[in-house]
Parts: sequence; structure tokens; C-alpha cells
Amino acid sequence: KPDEDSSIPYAKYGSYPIIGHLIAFTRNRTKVLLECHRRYGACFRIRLANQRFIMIPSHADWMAIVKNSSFKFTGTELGIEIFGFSSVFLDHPELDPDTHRLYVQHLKNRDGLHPMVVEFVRRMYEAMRNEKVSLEKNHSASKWISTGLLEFSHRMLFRPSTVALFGDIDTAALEQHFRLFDNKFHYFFIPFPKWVYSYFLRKELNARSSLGKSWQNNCDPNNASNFYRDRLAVYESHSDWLPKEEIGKLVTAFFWASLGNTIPAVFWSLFYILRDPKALQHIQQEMDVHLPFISLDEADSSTAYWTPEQIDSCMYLESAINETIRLVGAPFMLRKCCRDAQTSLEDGRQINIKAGENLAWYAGVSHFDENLFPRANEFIFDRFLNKKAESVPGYMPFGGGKSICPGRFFARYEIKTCVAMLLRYMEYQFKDMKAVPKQKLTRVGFGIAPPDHDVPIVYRYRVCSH
Ligand code: HEM
Repeated sequence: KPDEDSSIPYAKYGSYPIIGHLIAFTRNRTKVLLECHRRYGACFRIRLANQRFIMIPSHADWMAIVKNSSFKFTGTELGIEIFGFSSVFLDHPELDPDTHRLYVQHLKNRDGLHPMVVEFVRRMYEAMRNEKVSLEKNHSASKWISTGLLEFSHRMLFRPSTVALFGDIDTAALEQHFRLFDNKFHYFFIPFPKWVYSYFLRKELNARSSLGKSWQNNCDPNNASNFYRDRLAVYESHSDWLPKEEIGKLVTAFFWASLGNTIPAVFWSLFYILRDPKALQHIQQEMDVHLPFISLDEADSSTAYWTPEQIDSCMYLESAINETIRLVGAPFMLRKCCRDAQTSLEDGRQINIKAGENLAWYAGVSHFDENLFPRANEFIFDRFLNKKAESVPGYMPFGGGKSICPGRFFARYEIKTCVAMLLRYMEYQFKDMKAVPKQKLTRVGFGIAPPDHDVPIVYRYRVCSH
């Protein structure tokens, strides 16, 4: 376009007329962006059908953009596209600071998070004990159970996480709708005309609206987290303009955010850790020191389960999970320029951005930068040992700036608990140790993509958990 900054080149690599980089992106977006970064340097343009983006590959340059108030995070607009929010939210920006205050109070704060983690661990024990007891009743406790590692991760996380956050609700009813919507989630990012959704994604649209309705019907569940209660109270305080139907959509968005990336993160963490004998040895050793032995058979309401502090002490486990998330966590981060602006790049250039232009950063480029992460393609379980992942340059699987994922601390506790519980209470075998799945390509860029196919495993509960 004539008034755009001509010093920002259009990346010809992988581009076709009209659709731009869409096909190359569908095939392998990490490869395209790494190659464009190599050819065009610190700033270039790409096009995905009718959407155009200025890519900023360096995380240091991106951090300058995130701090610049001319570039806005368009969360509400994304919510309209993905979760069908009404445009009424655009006229009520006051909901945003209220929501972020609750994130700080409950999710980003050690004291606020504590009861939710404790509840999650308790629910996890409960789920495992129930499964073990029912297997024993059927006299099949010693039999190996065949499943897929992704399915296993889903089952491990779904109920304990949902009830820890939202209280005693019928998770089975939500589960089918979640699976349907989640499976096609990525299509809702593409601004197709409305008829495309109603025609091709009708089941998913129905699943999304069923989720919204079930939150409306479950507006005060027992044992909900303080976070959820306070959140509902905030919505209530805006009831003069916020209808119940929209509240259902807001909760659906949070519900998806709490699971959509965490289930694949559990899968990949188990996948990498369980297949790395050295990682396993270190993690088992620290678990023996820090996580007390609680028999699944004896656990009851008076049991003192693993505490967040005990889980915090498992440093190798923390490092291995951070490393897993480096390898598979590759969100696109977006900002919209709201007034003509300038920004300086690390290479000394100044670029001009016009109001309305979109900027994007992609974690996959930094996470595989050999200068930042030597032997970047390898899983090095102790890479993050004694490091605060948050301050490692270029490490941004949870985004950055104001819109950074508020659930990242809770997610880490969840993943650590899942891995530790499996190691403590189960025996497992991979059917094929050599098979390495790829990430589901259409999902890459939205956080953590699940594998393109499930990995067969067998498992059974240990006879004696002491
Ligand atoms: C490993 C698991 C997870 C990953 C990789 C992840 C990643 C992300 C990313 C990349 C974003 C967007 C950041 C941006 O655009 O700057 C995000 C946003 C968000 N995440 Fe997570 N997330 C995870 C788990 C969770 C959990 C467990 C929760 C809730 C308990 C959660 C709640 C949210 C919410 C509410 C937002 C939107 C924040 C806003 O509106 O500003 N996430 N997450």
C-alpha cells in the first residue's frame, strides 16, 4: 500500500498471489518464519489471505512494542471472533481492569493461588483413587490398560482442573462439547464469512453455545474457587449492561483457556520426560525427597496431600516442564496499531507503523534460536535448572506484556502434579519407543498444539504405592 513504510519488505518466500503465505503457513509456519527471518532480518511483512501482518521476530524488539501504548492488544475483538462475544464489550472497556485485578489477586499471586492448587491436587488424588478402586472391583487391577497418551492426559487433567476452578459441576456434560469445539478451535481465528461457520462448523458452533448455556445453568456451584466466585460477582456488578448469555460466553472463553493448552502441555511433558532416562532418574530422586508417600488406598478427607511448597521443591521437574514448553509452546502474539507510530529496532532502524496495521511476534522463532537456546532442537531436561523461566530472554510460551497468560503459574502446578502422580502411582509402557508425533500443524501458533496423532501406551496402577 502506498502510504506504508517501504523499508519493511514483503516476504516473497512462500508467498502466492491473493492468498499470500496461507499455504506455506498451513504446512509449516515455524519453518516459513525462521526462513523469512533469515532472509529479511528484523522486520518483514506477511499476508494470510485478507490479513496482513508486520512480523517482528526479535523478542527484544517485541518487548518494546508491547510497552508502547500505540500498539493495542485486541482481546475483545478476538473474543468476538472465537467465542462469539457480542460487540457490547467494545463499548464497556471497564470490564477489562476488573478482570485483570482478579487475575492478579487469584492467579498471579502465591497466596491467591494456594487454595486452588491444594484443591486441584486433592481432586487429582480422588480421581486416581476412584479409578483404582473401580479396577479392583472388576478384578482387573493387575491388567494393563491400553490408551493413547493424549487421551490419558486429557482424562487426567479435565475433571480435577475443572472442579478446582469452577466447583462441583457435571464435567461429563461439558466434556463432549469441549472436545468438539477444541478440535476445530483454530478455525475460529480465521475471519471467514458467517455462512462458512454455519455451514461447515455447525456442530462446533452448537457445542460452543451449549457450553455457554451450561455455565448459565450452573451459576453458583458448590466448592467453586474464590477466583470464580469473585469473577461472577464482578459480572453481576455490571448486570445493567451485561446479559447472562454474554456471561456464559465469557466463562466459556476462560474455561477453554484453562484447558486448551494445558492438556497438550501435559501430553508433551509426559512424552519427553518419560522417554528420557536421565530426566526420569533426577525427577524420581527429588520426588522421593520432597513429595511424601501417600497411599492411594488410604487417602481420605483428613489426608494432607502434596502442598504447593512441596511441589515447588521439585526443581528438575520444573526445568523439564519449562523445556518441554519451550519446544512446543509457540504462540503468535498480536498487536494492532491504534495511531500512527514509530518504533526503534535492535538493528538501529526506525520503522513507521500506520494506524490499523497489525504487528505479530512468534515464539517459535525465539525458542529455536541457537544463540538463545544452544542445541535448540534437543530436549535438555535441566536447561532451566535454577533459572527463573520468566526472565530467560526469548522464552515466552505464555505471551508477554499486559496480555501474558494469567494462568501460567496454575498450569505449571497442574502439569507437575500430573507427571508426579503418574510416576508415583502407575507403571506404564510405550507401545513404540521410536515413534515421535509431530504437532498438529493447523493448531501451531495458538499456544501449545496437540500431537497430530495419539501415542499408544499401556498403564496400570502399582500394587503397592509405598
Ligand atoms: C501450558 C498451559 C498454557 C499455555 C501455554 C497458555 C498460553 C497462553 C497464551 C499464549 C495466551 C495469550 C497471551 C498473549 O496474547 O499475550 C494466554 C492467555 C490466557 N490464558 Fe493461558 N495458557 C496456559 C494455561 C492457562 C490456564 C491453566 C489458565 C487458567 C487457569 C489460562 C488462562 C488464560 C487467560 C484467561 C488468558 C487471556 C488473558 C487476557 O485476556 O489478557 N491459561 N494463555
